[in-house]
This record gives sequence, C-alpha cells and structure tokens, in this order.
Amino acid sequence: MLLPIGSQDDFGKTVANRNYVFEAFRKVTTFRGYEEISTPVVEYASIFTNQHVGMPLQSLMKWFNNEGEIEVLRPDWTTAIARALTNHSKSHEKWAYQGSIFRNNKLGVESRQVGIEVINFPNFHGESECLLMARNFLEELAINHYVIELGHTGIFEYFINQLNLSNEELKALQIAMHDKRKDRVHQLAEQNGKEHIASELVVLIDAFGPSEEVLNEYEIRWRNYPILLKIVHHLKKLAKLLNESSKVPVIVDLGMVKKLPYYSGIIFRGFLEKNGSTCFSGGRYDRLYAQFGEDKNAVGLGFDVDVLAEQLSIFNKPKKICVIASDDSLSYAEEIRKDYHNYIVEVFYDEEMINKDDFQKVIYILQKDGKYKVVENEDMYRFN
Ligand SMILES: N[C@@H](Cc1c[nH]c[nH+]1)C(=O)O
Repeated sequence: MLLPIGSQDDFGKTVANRNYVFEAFRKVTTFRGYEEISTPVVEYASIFTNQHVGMPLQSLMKWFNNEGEIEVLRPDWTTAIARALTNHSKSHEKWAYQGSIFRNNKLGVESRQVGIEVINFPNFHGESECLLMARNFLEELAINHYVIELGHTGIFEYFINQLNLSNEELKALQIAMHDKRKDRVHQLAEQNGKEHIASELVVLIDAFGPSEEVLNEYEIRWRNYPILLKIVHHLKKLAKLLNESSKVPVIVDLGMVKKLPYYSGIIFRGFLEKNGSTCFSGGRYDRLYAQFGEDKNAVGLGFDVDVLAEQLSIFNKPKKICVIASDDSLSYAEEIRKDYHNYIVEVFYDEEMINKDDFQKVIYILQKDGKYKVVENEDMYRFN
C-alpha cells in the first residue's frame, strides 16, 4: 500500500465541489463581516486533551517532538482558535476559518471543515448569528432540504448533577442517552438509588420533535423547575426567530447530549433530510476560554465540507471552447483565450483527442503566409 489507512487521494468533481463550498463560505462570511483566521496544523496535544476540552489522546494523530512533548495534527478548530485568541482584544469579534482537521476515527483521518466563532456578543445575538449564517450559507449552496435541531447542555446536566456518577459512568450514560437506549439509561441512572431521576432521563429520550409542540409541552411539565423553564424559554426564543424567517424545519431534542465536552448552553446541528448526515454542528462554549485564563463568551459552529460537497450539483458551469493548435501556434492559441473570457478554453493538437460534443465550439488555428488565422469550419482546416 502506498498510503496509510485513512488517507486518500481525491480527484475531479470531489475536489471541485469542495472548493466550491470553500468559495461560497468565504463569500457569505465576508459579506456578513467576518474576519478570517488560520492556525497551524501542528499543535501540542495538551491543548486538546486537558480537562476543559477532553479529547481522548487515542483519537489524535500524534508523535513526540525532540523535547519529548507530544505534538498533534489539529483535531479541532474551535480549541485552536481559543488558544490563538488568548490575550487578544476583549471586544466582540466574528471569525471564519477553513481547513482540515485530523481525528483518528473510523471515518478516516482527515476531514475538511469551514466554520465560524462569534466572540463576546450578547448570548441570544451570537447564537442567532450562527444559525442565521448557517441558513444563509446553505442557501448559497442551494441546499434546502435540511432540518435544524436545537438542544441545551443544561437539561441533561441538571439531572445528572443530582447523581453521583464517576467519569466512566457519566460517559456510559451520555452514550446511552445519545443512542436513545432507554433500558441502559435507566439502569445506569438508578444505580445510585435515584429512581425518579432515572425515570426523568428516560422521558427525556423522547423529548424531541417539532419545536413548538415539544417546547409547549415541557413548559407545562417543568413549570416548577425554574432552571429548566428558563432553558425552555431560551429555546423557544431561538426557534421562533428561525421559524419566523424561513421554512426550514426546526426541531428540538431536549435530551440531546453534547458531542464535545466544551459545550455549555445552547447546542445545535443541521442534518440533511435525505440521509440524516450532519452537515453542521456547534453551540455555546464560554468555559473553553477559561483554560487560557480568559473570560469570554463564545458560540460557533463548524460545517462538514465533505458532506456538503457531496450534495452539490454545480449549475452554470462555464461553456467550453476547444482550440486546435500546434507546437508553432501555441502562443497564438494563448492569445485567443482573451477573446473568450468566461469560457473554459482547452487547447489540443488533434481533434481526434476530443469528443466534440463536450464543447460549445471547436476552432482551428491556420497558418498562411507566416500569419495565423482562426476558423470555425473544420473542412477548411482539412483543406489547408
Ligand atoms: N469545533 C466544533 C464545531 C464548533 C465550532 N464552534 C463551536 N463548535 C466541531 O468540530 O464540531
């Protein structure tokens, strides 16, 4: 094998579609006033494995440097950006990034993301900006059939804080909750004799569906739980904003567990109606900045470029012109490109090399009396 497992080459349409996603992202973020940020591909492992971020070392692409420290290929943009913004100004900022992340998981090693981080905006404004930007960007890509799902880390935390779970038990419970396995959730939660919390968590597994329906129901159910009620109102406000301005379905999942440990507050994702693939995910992560001694409020999201690129059908591809030239007429052929500004111009020596149906027009360069001339009629070409 010439490539390590998990690495792959990509060709043609796959690469073109990805680049289209990158370009559309730049366009949308530029017009929404984002600044661009880039961080190095190589970082220290500890930035990502400390307790605030909690990425398992096994999942990172790593090696020892000359000083014996572990270095990794960037596994997460959000954390890298938080590190980069340490000692940065405290004012409000909107950052846009694009590039690869590397995680050693079953889906391969390298994947591509574009994403945004919105720092020090009032909470509701920052969260709305993320979701509205996501909608704006997907619209730009002509991806319309997707669903936005909202959740909040505070709900699951409210219940598990009342259980005395070890880290392993908590992990197992999160996984069971995420997989919506009621029997397992109940079994794990009731171990500490808190039967009523186990039952509440099991109910939570089914607390998903159209935003209005579910939130109205839980507004009543949790009317005597101020912490939970506040979260329901927060979710209601966000869902209302999204429902007001578009037809994209908004659902809530009150039992949603966070995908990355640094989230604290609103979490969300977008998934494609067609195959359920997650095309973006993100949320609030104020506490992540604490690891660098910063007190910042932050929310953001990342798009999976590979998932988005697969959905694209690129319209308005430029028309193609073929120029038949020779060694001698190559520089003249190069000049002809200028006459066909918005066309794809390809130069060949021999019409046998092409399928004429692929081209809008085939033109031939003729040489006569030391001068070049262009004709569109192949018979003339043959004749000469
Ligand atoms: N870094 C997150 C996405 C995100 C950006 N900002 C906040 N969350 C991810 O890889 O899923």
